[in-house]
Parts: sequence; structure tokens; C-alpha cells
Amino acid sequence: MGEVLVLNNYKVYYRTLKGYVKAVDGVNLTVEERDILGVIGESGCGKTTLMQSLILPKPPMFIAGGSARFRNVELTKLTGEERRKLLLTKISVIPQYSMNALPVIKKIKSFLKDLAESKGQDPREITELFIERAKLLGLPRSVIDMYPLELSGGMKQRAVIVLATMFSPDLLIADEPTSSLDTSTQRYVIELLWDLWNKKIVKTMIFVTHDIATVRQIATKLAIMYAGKIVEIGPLEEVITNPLHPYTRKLIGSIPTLDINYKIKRLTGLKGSPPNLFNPPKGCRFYPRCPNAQEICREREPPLIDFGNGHFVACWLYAS
Ligand SMILES: Nc1ncnc2c1ncn2[C@@H]1O[C@H](COP(=O)(O)OP(=O)(O)OP(=O)(O)O)[C@@H](O)[C@H]1O
Repeated sequence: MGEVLVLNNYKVYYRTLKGYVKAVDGVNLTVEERDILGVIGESGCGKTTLMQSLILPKPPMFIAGGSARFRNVELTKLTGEERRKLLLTKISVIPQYSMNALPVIKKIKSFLKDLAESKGQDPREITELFIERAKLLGLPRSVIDMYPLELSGGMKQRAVIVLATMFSPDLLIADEPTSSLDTSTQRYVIELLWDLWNKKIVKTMIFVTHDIATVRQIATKLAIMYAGKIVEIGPLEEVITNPLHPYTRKLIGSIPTLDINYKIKRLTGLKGSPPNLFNPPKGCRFYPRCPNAQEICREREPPLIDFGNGHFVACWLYAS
């Protein structure tokens, strides 16, 4: 199993008139081949910023430090043009609000032609491949003669999934791909993504969501994000059945049953709210809300502690 993505003290900020928003601030994580890494956390914790920065950071977003190695390529050193070359073939994305990701003024056919040309491929072959993959996802051939506006929400979502996975990317980033769908379409999309992964059309995936039940259906690994940092990461069932970080415990413990759709927007049953990312606390960012806080938590940032079997937690409770 090779490493697909390794983030080391990776930082992504926004430049604003009031100062820097430290949206991703020292993230360490490794995604290995065939992983489906679920990333969960409350609204505003930096999930989309992290994913967008791996695709193509655009101002006011900028990489503020650390490294992001994709295979043998250091992403932080690439120009926008070099990054665009990786898109779809190496790294691909199903963006948040992907319903609006298709150009409205072009028929799918014409969009595919432009896409094939931009990747130096034969438009006919690409169109045939699209039709074949679209069929797998239950879309009729006639879709290529339609404008995105003519497709229903579910059809658009599937068309975006076909496009995002057409070139069998090394890494697929799915950023809340089901958030705007009804429950039955959500389940269908998850099954499709899993099927594409199972067929090795998608080799490795990062799946961002608010929804623990969804992540449990698809992920092999789970990362918990809080205020710009990964506070815990490990094999999915291990993190769910043996959560170590007080925040993860609250998150998992606040779910009435894992079988129902449960979306984490703001965590209830926990005092306070996530810190302002302009000026986060200097020690552990969870310290002001943590039921187990100690003096050291206010002063020093906790290191990522290795619990073995790929399970890591950033919390002073476990430092010996
Ligand atoms: N263009 C921007 N300029 C300044 N700050 C921004 C910008 N976009 C996002 N932010 C801030 O960055 C932080 C992280 O936002 P981000 O959208 O990455 O969080 P998220 O976890 O994906 O939230 P959600 O689940 O609601 O999509 C938030 O504090 C947000 O207000």
C-alpha cells in the first residue's frame, strides 16, 4: 500500500482586511492507497478549505505553511497551471453544491468535447466512455444531448460523479456530495461511490460530511476536525467504538442512534462555540469547551499521540 497524500503541518489561511483566518492550521494526516477517509466536523471547522486547497487554492485563500505531498509531487510548490493538469486524471473532486458545477450554456456533449481536448484525448472516445459510465449510474445515453438545466437534481449529481471519476483519478475528493439531496438519492449516491471504489475506477477517496451515519456507510478511516485541526484519526470502527478525544466523544455520544441520518452542524450539549479562527486559543483549541481540560491545555498545543494501528489523537490526556 503506497501513500497517496501526506500532509505535514499543513496550513491554509484567508487574507482579509481584519487579518488572517487560520482555517486550516497545522494539519497532519496520511491517506493511503484504497483508503476511504471520512472527514467530519462542525460547520466552519475548515473541511472545505482543506479540500479546496488541495485542488486549487484561490485568493483570498493561500497556503500559509507546511507540506502537502501527493504521490511524489509537492502540491504547495505547483503553479495554478500545473495543478490544473493534475485535475480529473490524478486528483478529482465532487464539489460541495456540485449541482451547479456544470456549465449551463453547453450541452453535455459539447462540454465533453472541450474536456477531451484539454486533456489531449480523443473526444469520441471520451464521449463513449462517458456514456458507458453514465449507464452504470443509471443515466440514459440521451443525457449527452441535454443542457445541464434539463437534468433533474439527481441526474445532475450523477453526471458530475461520472465526470469526476471518468479518468479513474488516483484520489477523489467528495466534499459533502449528498448534502443537497433527498434521503433516498443520498443513499443511492453513496452506493454509487462505493461501487466505483470497489470496481477500482476510484482508487482512493476523501469523503467530507456532516453526517456520521453516511460516513459509517462508506469510510474505512475517520478523521475528526475541530477549529482548523485534525484532533483524532484512525480506522473507522476503532474511532467510533473507542473515541479518545473529548471532542470525538461528545460528537459520537451526541448521536441518538448511528442508523439514522444525523447531521452535525453545531454540536449541542456542549458549552460555548468553536473559537474564532482569526485569533484561536494558543494551547489546545478545544480547551475552552473541554470537560477534561487541564492547565497545560491552555498553554501548549497537544502533540499527535500514536495509539497504534493507525489511531492518533491530539490530546494532553494521553501524554505520558
Ligand atoms: N473566502 C473566505 N474569506 C475569509 N474566510 C473564509 C472564507 N471562506 C471560508 N472562510 C472561513 O474559513 C473557516 C473554515 O470554513 P470552511 O468553509 O472551510 O468550513 P467547513 O468545515 O467546510 O464548513 P461547512 O461544513 O459549513 O461547509 C470559517 O471560519 C469560514 O468563515
